[in-house]
Amino acid sequence: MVIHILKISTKINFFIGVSKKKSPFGNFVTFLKCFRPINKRLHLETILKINQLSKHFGKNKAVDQLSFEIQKGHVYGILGPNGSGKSTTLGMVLNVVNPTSGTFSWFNGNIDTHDALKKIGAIIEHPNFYPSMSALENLELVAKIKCLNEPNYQEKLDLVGLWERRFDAFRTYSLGMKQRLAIASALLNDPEILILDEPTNGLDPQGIHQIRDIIKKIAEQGTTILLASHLLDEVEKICSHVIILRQGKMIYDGSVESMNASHGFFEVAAENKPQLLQLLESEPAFESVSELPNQLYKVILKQPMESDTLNKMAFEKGIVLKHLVKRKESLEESFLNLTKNE
Ligand SMILES: Nc1ncnc2c1ncn2[C@@H]1O[C@H](COP(=O)(O)OP(=O)(O)OP(=O)(O)O)[C@@H](O)[C@H]1O
Repeated sequence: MVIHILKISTKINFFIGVSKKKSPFGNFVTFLKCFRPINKRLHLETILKINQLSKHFGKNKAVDQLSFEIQKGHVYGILGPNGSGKSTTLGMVLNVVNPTSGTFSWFNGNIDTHDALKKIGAIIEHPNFYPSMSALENLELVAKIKCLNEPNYQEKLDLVGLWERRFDAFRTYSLGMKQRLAIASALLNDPEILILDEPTNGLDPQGIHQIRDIIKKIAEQGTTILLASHLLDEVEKICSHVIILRQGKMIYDGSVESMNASHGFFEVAAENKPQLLQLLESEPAFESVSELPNQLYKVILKQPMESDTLNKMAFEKGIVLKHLVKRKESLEESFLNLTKNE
């Protein structure tokens, strides 16, 4: 099954210690049919469509009626705290976890999942290769298993900054280098979509920075990316779209930008509080008014408005404002509000 190839790191990990001459991949390879080259001329718009997908582990609804679409050329983040169902979702669409109910289809449903998986690069396990073999030898082995016809090793290793280190044994690599090699490996078949589960987990700040830069470069080259992360900061820096999960349920699906596309809020105060409150409550541009400490009112906007407009409005009603500030929630505040309210 193709997923065995996508999860090569796990397989290799499993077979560590087996002599190279009698590689367990020998038999494995002979049972595999060679992949047909990817048809680069196909410009499929919907890469993945998930419809009411659920996975229950006993009473635990790990993923609960999840529906979303992945469009070609974008970078999607599945964001959620630990245990919110991110890995289970990725596992289902990669055919390693059986859904309890619901459906998903790859590439507009024009091809079955088995064929679709040949057009996907995925890293959903810790990177692991044969420790005594070099990066290049490991990639050559992956290419052999995937029946790839002369992949451009230099291009992939250059992209992840490992070409200079290509002859070094895998066991001498740092965690960040191992993760970068795994990305190069997942890219060998020039996938339409690259799927990454917590790609920067366990890395130091420099390693995190390198991986994020690489992901951005891959996206710039037109590869669609779907990554799971529990880091808001990561999703904000890399992704154009975000699907937020909480306890298996989707609580937001949209662009990262519009996550905090609120029009902001005013903090306002006047000596004549009742008169000010009357004005604020009667103005249709305001969504809600609440009282803060220090005699302040917080006024959430439902349409754009600048401070000078509110100032003028108050002045025309004979109200003199002694405090007026316009603020906007940070993405983090929007995220916390989203997860809190649900
Ligand atoms: N094989 C399993 N058997 C039983 N429960 C499972 C299994 N796999 C996952 N779960 C449960 O499903 C829920 C979702 O887990 P999942 O790993 O998908 O979350 P996640 O968002 O990826 O978390 P993390 O960021 O920690 O990886 C959790 O409550 C987890 O304990």
